[in-house]
Amino acid sequence: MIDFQGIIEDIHEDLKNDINRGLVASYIPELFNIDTQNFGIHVKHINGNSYAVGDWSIPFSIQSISKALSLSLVLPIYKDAIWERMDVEPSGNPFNHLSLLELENSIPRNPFINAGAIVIADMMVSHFKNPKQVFLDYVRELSNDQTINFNYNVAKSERLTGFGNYAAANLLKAYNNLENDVDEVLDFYFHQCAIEMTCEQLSNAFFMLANHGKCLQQKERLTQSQAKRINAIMLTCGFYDEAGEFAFEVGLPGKSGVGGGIIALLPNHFTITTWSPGLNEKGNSLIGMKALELFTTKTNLSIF
Ligand SMILES: NC(=O)CC[C@H](N)C(=O)O
Repeated sequence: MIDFQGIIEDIHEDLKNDINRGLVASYIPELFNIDTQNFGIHVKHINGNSYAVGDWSIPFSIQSISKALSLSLVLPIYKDAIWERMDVEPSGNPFNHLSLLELENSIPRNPFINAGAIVIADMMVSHFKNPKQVFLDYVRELSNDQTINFNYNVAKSERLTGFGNYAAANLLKAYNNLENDVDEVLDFYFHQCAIEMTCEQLSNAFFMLANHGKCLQQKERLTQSQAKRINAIMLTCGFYDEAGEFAFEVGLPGKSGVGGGIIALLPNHFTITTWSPGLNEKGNSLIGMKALELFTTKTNLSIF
């Protein structure tokens, strides 16, 4: 039996005083004041056991991690129709890049770059009367925790400064890949990114992707095949132009966010969430990536 608790404690000890912590995402003003010393790890084992160390119980902005959850919500509704409006190829570009969008007739490369996530947000707005509440309820149910909420200041901060996302949404609209109003879709998108969760809540919410589609309460949320597909997209596209590096270093499907969180998982084994707000130049948590590399090396558990 692997000593998960001992391993994550060793990793935390090794990295907690690392002076090279990266920079917080200053392009969203509300995220700028988060202390880069925060560092937490939480592991949820498939057998129900939990292991945690450091700042695992402090809520943080999940940002782009939400893109995997919105895809999980929409996939059972829209099924293969999703792939008529976006692709499943790694973009090799930063998450907010726009050039490929114009070159490729406004078909985003994948659901995890901003343009793709905005198309998913458009599907949410088309399908639900109150998409924000539906999404929040979904995340609360998956995590089995009703305390999860939006940080309205973060959502507002992005609405006031998210010019790149407005550009992406307008481009999508110009090429007929957005059904709804740009403002309405982005209002939903900024809120989904502005949900705050702890490492524990994220490990629990993503449990279904390690458990062939069945959530913590063993209810089927996704078919086995849908869970497989989302994991595949997380592996190939979850870290934008650093997806290759993440597969190389860590070897797990995962998803990062500019709030400094990373969720990764090994089907049939565990989900793991790390939080350290300092980012590398690709917008992924610097210490989080190091911690996950050490975790899969020390446990010998990865998909490869
Ligand atoms: N990579 C991220 O976490 C980016 C999400 C952020 N809300 C944005 O749209 O820019």
